Amino acid sequence: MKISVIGGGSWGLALSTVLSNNNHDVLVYDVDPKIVKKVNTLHICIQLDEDINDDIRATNNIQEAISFSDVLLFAVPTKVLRPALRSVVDVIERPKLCINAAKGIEPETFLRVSEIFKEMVPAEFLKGFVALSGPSHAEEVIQGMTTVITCASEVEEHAIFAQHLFHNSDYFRVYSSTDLKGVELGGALKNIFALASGLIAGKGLGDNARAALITRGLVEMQKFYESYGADTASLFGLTGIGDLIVTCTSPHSRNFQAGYKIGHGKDLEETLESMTMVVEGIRTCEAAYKYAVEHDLELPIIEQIYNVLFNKLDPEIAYRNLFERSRKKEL
Ligand SMILES: NC(=O)C1=CN([C@@H]2O[C@H](COP(=O)(O)OP(=O)(O)OC[C@H]3O[C@@H](n4cnc5c(N)ncnc54)[C@H](OP(=O)(O)O)[C@@H]3O)[C@@H](O)[C@H]2O)C=CC1
Ligand SMILES: O=C(CO)COP(=O)(O)O
Repeated sequence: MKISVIGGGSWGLALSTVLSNNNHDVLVYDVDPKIVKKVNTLHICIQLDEDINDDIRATNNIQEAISFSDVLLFAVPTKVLRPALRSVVDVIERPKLCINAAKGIEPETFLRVSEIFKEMVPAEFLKGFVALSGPSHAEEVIQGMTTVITCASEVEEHAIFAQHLFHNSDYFRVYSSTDLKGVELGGALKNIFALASGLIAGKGLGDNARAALITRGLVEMQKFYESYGADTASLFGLTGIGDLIVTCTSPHSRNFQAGYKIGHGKDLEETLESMTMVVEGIRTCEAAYKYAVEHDLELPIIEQIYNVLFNKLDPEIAYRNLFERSRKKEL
Protein backbone atom coordinates (compact mmCIF):
# COMPACT_ATOMS: atom_id res chain seq x y z
CA MET A 1 0.00 0.00 0.00
CA LYS A 2 0.97 3.65 -0.30
CA ILE A 3 1.31 5.47 3.04
CA SER A 4 2.05 9.15 3.72
CA VAL A 5 3.93 9.86 6.94
CA ILE A 6 3.51 13.36 8.37
CA GLY A 7 6.57 14.18 10.50
CA GLY A 8 10.07 12.93 9.66
CA GLY A 9 11.43 12.99 13.21
CA SER A 10 12.73 9.98 15.06
CA TRP A 11 9.35 8.28 15.47
CA GLY A 12 8.06 9.08 11.99
CA LEU A 13 11.17 7.57 10.39
CA ALA A 14 11.32 4.55 12.73
CA LEU A 15 7.71 3.69 11.82
CA SER A 16 8.44 4.37 8.14
CA THR A 17 11.13 1.70 8.40
CA VAL A 18 8.60 -0.83 9.74
CA LEU A 19 6.18 0.02 6.91
CA SER A 20 8.91 -0.17 4.28
CA ASN A 21 10.10 -3.53 5.69
CA ASN A 22 6.50 -4.68 5.20
CA ASN A 23 6.83 -3.68 1.51
CA HIS A 24 4.61 -0.60 1.72
CA ASP A 25 5.46 2.45 -0.38
CA VAL A 26 6.27 5.32 2.04
CA LEU A 27 6.42 9.05 1.39
CA VAL A 28 7.44 11.20 4.38
CA TYR A 29 6.50 14.87 4.75
CA ASP A 30 8.49 17.17 7.03
CA VAL A 31 8.65 20.95 7.35
CA ASP A 32 12.44 20.83 7.71
CA PRO A 33 14.23 20.73 4.28
CA LYS A 34 17.36 19.34 5.98
CA ILE A 35 15.46 16.23 7.09
CA VAL A 36 13.96 15.76 3.62
CA LYS A 37 17.38 16.05 1.99
CA LYS A 38 19.01 13.55 4.37
CA VAL A 39 16.23 11.01 3.78
CA ASN A 40 16.40 11.38 -0.01
CA THR A 41 20.15 11.55 -0.51
CA LEU A 42 21.90 9.83 2.40
CA HIS A 43 18.95 7.65 3.54
CA ILE A 44 19.46 8.47 7.19
CA CYS A 45 17.42 9.63 10.17
CA ILE A 46 19.40 12.59 11.49
CA GLN A 47 17.84 12.64 14.95
CA LEU A 48 19.02 9.09 15.62
CA ASP A 49 21.99 8.98 13.24
CA GLU A 50 20.68 5.71 11.83
CA ASP A 51 20.38 4.35 8.28
CA ILE A 52 16.91 3.88 6.86
CA ASN A 53 15.73 1.89 3.82
CA ASP A 54 16.67 3.48 0.47
CA ASP A 55 13.10 3.24 -0.82
CA ILE A 56 11.69 5.62 1.83
CA ARG A 57 11.26 8.99 0.15
CA ALA A 58 10.58 12.43 1.63
CA THR A 59 9.13 15.76 0.53
CA ASN A 60 8.36 19.18 1.93
CA ASN A 61 5.45 19.60 -0.38
CA ILE A 62 2.34 18.90 1.69
CA GLN A 63 0.12 18.64 -1.39
CA GLU A 64 2.35 15.93 -2.86
CA ALA A 65 2.36 14.04 0.47
CA ILE A 66 -1.41 14.13 0.94
CA SER A 67 -2.35 13.25 -2.63
CA PHE A 68 0.16 10.34 -2.53
CA SER A 69 -2.07 7.99 -0.49
CA ASP A 70 -5.30 7.49 1.42
CA VAL A 71 -3.58 6.43 4.65
CA LEU A 72 -1.89 9.17 6.66
CA LEU A 73 0.41 8.35 9.58
CA PHE A 74 0.96 11.35 11.89
CA ALA A 75 4.14 11.53 14.01
CA VAL A 76 4.37 15.23 14.85
CA PRO A 77 4.62 16.58 18.40
CA THR A 78 1.14 17.39 19.77
CA LYS A 79 2.18 21.03 20.20
CA VAL A 80 2.32 21.44 16.41
CA LEU A 81 -0.55 19.10 15.60
CA ARG A 82 -3.08 21.88 14.96
CA PRO A 83 -0.85 23.79 12.47
CA ALA A 84 0.08 20.47 10.83
CA LEU A 85 -3.62 19.53 10.46
CA ARG A 86 -4.43 22.99 9.10
CA SER A 87 -1.90 22.51 6.31
CA VAL A 88 -3.32 19.05 5.58
CA VAL A 89 -6.92 20.29 5.50
CA ASP A 90 -5.90 23.05 3.04
CA VAL A 91 -4.96 20.45 0.41
CA ILE A 92 -7.04 17.35 1.22
CA GLU A 93 -9.36 16.18 -1.58
CA ARG A 94 -10.43 12.65 -0.62
CA PRO A 95 -11.28 10.83 2.64
CA LYS A 96 -8.25 9.48 4.52
CA LEU A 97 -7.70 6.94 7.25
CA CYS A 98 -5.61 8.80 9.84
CA ILE A 99 -3.25 6.93 12.18
CA ASN A 100 -1.69 8.93 14.99
CA ALA A 101 1.52 7.93 16.74
CA ALA A 102 2.02 11.07 18.90
CA LYS A 103 1.30 10.95 22.63
CA GLY A 104 -0.20 13.90 24.45
CA ILE A 105 -3.20 15.81 25.81
CA GLU A 106 -3.82 19.46 24.95
CA PRO A 107 -3.39 21.55 28.14
CA GLU A 108 -5.75 24.32 27.04
CA THR A 109 -8.68 21.99 26.23
CA PHE A 110 -7.87 18.59 27.85
CA LEU A 111 -8.57 17.13 24.40
CA ARG A 112 -7.01 13.89 23.28
CA VAL A 113 -5.43 13.72 19.81
CA SER A 114 -8.45 11.90 18.29
CA GLU A 115 -10.69 14.72 19.53
CA ILE A 116 -8.41 17.34 17.97
CA PHE A 117 -8.63 15.45 14.65
CA LYS A 118 -12.44 15.41 14.87
CA GLU A 119 -12.41 19.15 15.58
CA MET A 120 -9.98 20.06 12.78
CA VAL A 121 -10.63 17.63 9.91
CA PRO A 122 -14.03 17.92 8.17
CA ALA A 123 -15.98 14.68 8.66
CA GLU A 124 -16.17 13.98 4.91
CA PHE A 125 -12.34 13.75 4.79
CA LEU A 126 -11.84 11.76 8.02
CA LYS A 127 -12.51 8.17 6.97
CA GLY A 128 -11.36 6.85 10.34
CA PHE A 129 -8.93 7.38 13.21
CA VAL A 130 -6.49 4.93 14.78
CA ALA A 131 -4.08 5.51 17.69
CA LEU A 132 -0.81 3.60 17.57
CA SER A 133 0.75 3.28 21.03
CA GLY A 134 2.74 1.04 23.35
CA PRO A 135 6.28 0.57 24.66
CA SER A 136 8.35 1.50 21.60
CA HIS A 137 11.41 3.71 21.53
CA ALA A 138 12.37 4.80 18.03
CA GLU A 139 16.03 3.98 18.78
CA GLU A 140 15.15 0.25 18.98
CA VAL A 141 12.39 0.12 16.36
CA ILE A 142 14.65 1.67 13.71
CA GLN A 143 17.18 -1.12 14.34
CA GLY A 144 14.53 -3.81 13.94
CA MET A 145 14.55 -4.77 17.62
CA THR A 146 11.63 -6.71 19.12
CA THR A 147 8.66 -4.45 19.80
CA VAL A 148 5.01 -5.09 20.67
CA ILE A 149 2.40 -2.34 20.36
CA THR A 150 -1.35 -1.74 20.02
CA CYS A 151 -3.49 -0.08 17.33
CA ALA A 152 -6.77 1.25 18.74
CA SER A 153 -9.86 2.63 17.09
CA GLU A 154 -13.50 2.98 18.02
CA VAL A 155 -14.15 1.15 14.73
CA GLU A 156 -12.62 -2.32 15.10
CA GLU A 157 -12.18 -2.75 11.35
CA HIS A 158 -9.90 0.31 11.28
CA ALA A 159 -7.81 -0.95 14.20
CA ILE A 160 -7.39 -4.30 12.43
CA PHE A 161 -6.51 -2.56 9.16
CA ALA A 162 -3.69 -0.64 10.90
CA GLN A 163 -2.63 -3.82 12.71
CA HIS A 164 -2.13 -5.50 9.30
CA LEU A 165 -0.14 -2.54 7.94
CA PHE A 166 2.40 -2.51 10.77
CA HIS A 167 2.53 -6.15 11.90
CA ASN A 168 5.82 -7.85 11.05
CA SER A 169 6.18 -11.40 12.26
CA ASP A 170 9.99 -11.06 12.60
CA TYR A 171 10.07 -8.25 15.17
CA PHE A 172 7.01 -5.97 15.28
CA ARG A 173 3.92 -7.54 16.81
CA VAL A 174 0.72 -5.50 16.81
CA TYR A 175 -2.42 -6.04 18.88
CA SER A 176 -5.75 -4.37 18.11
CA SER A 177 -8.08 -2.63 20.55
CA THR A 178 -11.34 -0.70 20.50
CA ASP A 179 -10.52 1.23 23.70
CA LEU A 180 -9.38 4.40 21.94
CA LYS A 181 -9.83 6.62 24.99
CA GLY A 182 -7.89 4.35 27.36
CA VAL A 183 -5.09 3.81 24.84
CA GLU A 184 -4.68 7.53 24.14
CA LEU A 185 -4.70 8.46 27.83
CA GLY A 186 -2.07 5.84 28.72
CA GLY A 187 0.39 7.02 26.06
CA ALA A 188 0.05 10.60 27.23
CA LEU A 189 0.02 10.24 31.04
CA LYS A 190 2.96 7.85 31.34
CA ASN A 191 5.28 10.61 30.11
CA ILE A 192 4.73 12.58 33.35
CA PHE A 193 6.00 9.66 35.41
CA ALA A 194 8.93 9.17 33.02
CA LEU A 195 9.95 12.76 33.83
CA ALA A 196 9.63 11.90 37.54
CA SER A 197 11.66 8.73 37.06
CA GLY A 198 14.42 10.74 35.37
CA LEU A 199 14.38 13.12 38.34
CA ILE A 200 14.75 10.17 40.72
CA ALA A 201 17.72 8.88 38.70
CA GLY A 202 19.24 12.37 38.53
CA LYS A 203 19.00 12.62 42.30
CA GLY A 204 20.51 9.14 42.71
CA LEU A 205 17.50 7.90 44.70
CA GLY A 206 17.81 4.28 43.55
CA ASP A 207 15.74 1.42 42.17
CA ASN A 208 13.36 1.05 45.13
CA ALA A 209 12.26 4.65 44.62
CA ARG A 210 11.74 4.06 40.90
CA ALA A 211 9.62 0.94 41.50
CA ALA A 212 7.52 2.89 44.00
CA LEU A 213 7.08 5.71 41.50
CA ILE A 214 5.94 3.35 38.72
CA THR A 215 3.44 1.68 41.06
CA ARG A 216 2.02 4.85 42.59
CA GLY A 217 2.08 6.47 39.12
CA LEU A 218 -0.19 3.68 37.91
CA VAL A 219 -2.57 4.43 40.80
CA GLU A 220 -2.67 8.12 39.77
CA MET A 221 -3.34 7.09 36.18
CA GLN A 222 -6.21 4.90 37.40
CA LYS A 223 -7.74 7.81 39.35
CA PHE A 224 -7.40 10.01 36.26
CA TYR A 225 -9.05 7.39 34.01
CA GLU A 226 -11.98 6.97 36.41
CA SER A 227 -12.59 10.72 36.58
CA TYR A 228 -12.18 11.13 32.79
CA GLY A 229 -14.67 8.33 32.13
CA ALA A 230 -12.14 5.94 30.58
CA ASP A 231 -12.11 2.16 30.92
CA THR A 232 -9.20 1.19 33.19
CA ALA A 233 -8.64 -2.20 31.48
CA SER A 234 -6.04 -0.76 29.06
CA LEU A 235 -4.00 0.43 32.05
CA PHE A 236 -2.87 -3.16 32.45
CA GLY A 237 -1.97 -3.54 28.77
CA LEU A 238 0.91 -2.46 26.53
CA THR A 239 -0.30 1.13 26.28
CA GLY A 240 -0.65 1.48 30.08
CA ILE A 241 1.76 -0.37 32.34
CA GLY A 242 3.85 -1.50 29.33
CA ASP A 243 4.64 2.02 28.17
CA LEU A 244 4.96 3.28 31.75
CA ILE A 245 7.68 0.69 32.43
CA VAL A 246 9.70 1.39 29.29
CA THR A 247 9.69 5.18 29.60
CA CYS A 248 10.40 5.12 33.34
CA THR A 249 13.36 2.76 32.95
CA SER A 250 14.93 3.35 29.54
CA PRO A 251 17.68 5.93 28.99
CA HIS A 252 16.26 6.31 25.45
CA SER A 253 13.21 8.09 26.84
CA ARG A 254 13.25 11.81 26.09
CA ASN A 255 11.02 12.42 29.10
CA PHE A 256 13.34 10.42 31.35
CA GLN A 257 16.35 12.33 29.96
CA ALA A 258 14.69 15.70 30.62
CA GLY A 259 13.80 14.66 34.19
CA TYR A 260 17.37 13.47 34.73
CA LYS A 261 18.75 16.87 33.72
CA ILE A 262 16.33 18.67 36.05
CA GLY A 263 17.34 16.26 38.81
CA HIS A 264 20.92 17.38 38.18
CA GLY A 265 20.00 21.01 38.79
CA LYS A 266 19.12 22.36 35.31
CA ASP A 267 15.92 24.43 35.10
CA LEU A 268 13.17 23.71 32.56
CA GLU A 269 14.35 26.29 29.99
CA GLU A 270 17.96 25.05 30.05
CA THR A 271 16.75 21.46 29.85
CA LEU A 272 14.53 22.08 26.84
CA GLU A 273 17.28 24.04 25.07
CA SER A 274 19.57 21.04 25.42
CA MET A 275 17.04 18.54 24.02
CA THR A 276 16.91 17.93 20.25
CA MET A 277 13.65 15.95 20.36
CA VAL A 278 10.24 16.67 21.82
CA VAL A 279 9.48 16.13 25.55
CA GLU A 280 5.70 15.58 25.50
CA GLY A 281 5.35 15.00 29.26
CA ILE A 282 5.74 18.69 30.06
CA ARG A 283 2.54 19.79 28.32
CA THR A 284 0.73 16.67 29.45
CA CYS A 285 1.75 17.38 33.05
CA GLU A 286 0.26 20.86 32.70
CA ALA A 287 -2.95 19.34 31.29
CA ALA A 288 -3.23 16.64 33.97
CA TYR A 289 -2.51 19.03 36.84
CA LYS A 290 -5.10 21.58 35.63
CA TYR A 291 -7.61 18.78 35.10
CA ALA A 292 -6.96 17.47 38.63
CA VAL A 293 -7.49 20.93 40.16
CA GLU A 294 -10.67 21.47 38.15
CA HIS A 295 -12.07 18.06 39.13
CA ASP A 296 -10.83 18.04 42.73
CA LEU A 297 -8.66 14.96 42.14
CA GLU A 298 -5.79 14.13 44.48
CA LEU A 299 -2.79 13.27 42.27
CA PRO A 300 0.23 14.01 44.49
CA ILE A 301 3.05 12.96 42.15
CA ILE A 302 1.59 14.91 39.23
CA GLU A 303 1.14 17.95 41.52
CA GLN A 304 4.79 17.88 42.66
CA ILE A 305 6.13 17.37 39.13
CA TYR A 306 3.98 20.27 37.93
CA ASN A 307 5.45 22.52 40.64
CA VAL A 308 9.01 21.45 39.82
CA LEU A 309 8.44 22.15 36.10
CA PHE A 310 6.33 25.30 36.20
CA ASN A 311 6.95 26.89 39.63
CA LYS A 312 10.66 26.10 39.93
CA LEU A 313 10.05 24.01 43.08
CA ASP A 314 13.31 22.44 44.25
CA PRO A 315 13.03 18.66 43.50
CA GLU A 316 14.37 18.07 47.04
CA ILE A 317 11.31 19.89 48.47
CA ALA A 318 8.98 18.05 46.05
CA TYR A 319 10.39 14.81 47.42
CA ARG A 320 9.88 15.96 51.02
CA ASN A 321 6.33 17.08 50.23
CA LEU A 322 5.48 13.56 49.00
CA PHE A 323 6.99 11.89 52.07
CA GLU A 324 5.39 14.28 54.56
CA ARG A 325 1.87 13.45 53.40
CA SER A 326 -0.32 11.75 56.01
CA ARG A 327 -0.08 7.95 56.20
CA LYS A 328 -2.70 6.17 54.08
CA LYS A 329 -4.08 2.76 53.13
CA GLU A 330 -2.31 1.49 50.01
CA LEU A 331 -5.27 0.66 47.75
N1 LIG B 1 10.73 9.07 19.54
C1 LIG B 1 10.09 8.02 20.03
O1 LIG B 1 10.71 7.01 20.40
C2 LIG B 1 8.62 8.03 20.15
C3 LIG B 1 7.90 9.19 19.98
N2 LIG B 1 6.54 9.16 20.11
C4 LIG B 1 5.74 10.37 19.94
O2 LIG B 1 5.84 10.79 18.58
C5 LIG B 1 5.71 12.21 18.49
C6 LIG B 1 6.87 12.76 17.69
O3 LIG B 1 8.04 12.46 18.44
P1 LIG B 1 9.50 12.39 17.81
O4 LIG B 1 9.51 11.79 16.47
O5 LIG B 1 10.34 11.78 18.87
O6 LIG B 1 9.83 13.93 17.70
P2 LIG B 1 11.03 14.63 16.95
O7 LIG B 1 11.29 15.85 17.73
O8 LIG B 1 12.14 13.64 16.71
O9 LIG B 1 10.43 14.97 15.51
C7 LIG B 1 9.28 15.69 15.27
C8 LIG B 1 9.31 16.05 13.80
O10 LIG B 1 8.12 16.70 13.42
C9 LIG B 1 8.51 17.80 12.59
N3 LIG B 1 7.46 18.80 12.51
C10 LIG B 1 7.27 19.89 13.27
N4 LIG B 1 6.19 20.58 12.84
C11 LIG B 1 5.70 19.88 11.79
C12 LIG B 1 4.61 20.08 10.93
N5 LIG B 1 3.79 21.13 11.04
N6 LIG B 1 4.41 19.18 9.93
C13 LIG B 1 5.22 18.13 9.77
N7 LIG B 1 6.29 17.91 10.56
C14 LIG B 1 6.51 18.77 11.56
C15 LIG B 1 9.74 18.30 13.26
O11 LIG B 1 10.43 19.20 12.45
P3 LIG B 1 11.33 20.36 13.19
O12 LIG B 1 12.43 19.64 13.87
O13 LIG B 1 11.76 21.22 12.05
O14 LIG B 1 10.41 21.07 14.15
C16 LIG B 1 10.47 16.99 13.47
O15 LIG B 1 11.12 16.57 12.31
C17 LIG B 1 5.65 12.71 19.95
O16 LIG B 1 4.31 12.88 20.32
C18 LIG B 1 6.24 11.55 20.75
O17 LIG B 1 5.71 11.48 22.06
C19 LIG B 1 5.85 8.01 20.42
C20 LIG B 1 6.53 6.84 20.59
C21 LIG B 1 7.96 6.75 20.45
O1 LIG C 1 6.49 6.82 24.10
C1 LIG C 1 7.65 6.47 24.00
C2 LIG C 1 8.07 5.06 24.07
O2 LIG C 1 6.99 4.18 24.10
C3 LIG C 1 8.69 7.50 23.82
O3 LIG C 1 8.83 8.16 25.01
P1 LIG C 1 9.81 9.42 25.08
O4 LIG C 1 9.12 10.51 24.29
O5 LIG C 1 9.94 9.75 26.52
O6 LIG C 1 11.09 9.00 24.45
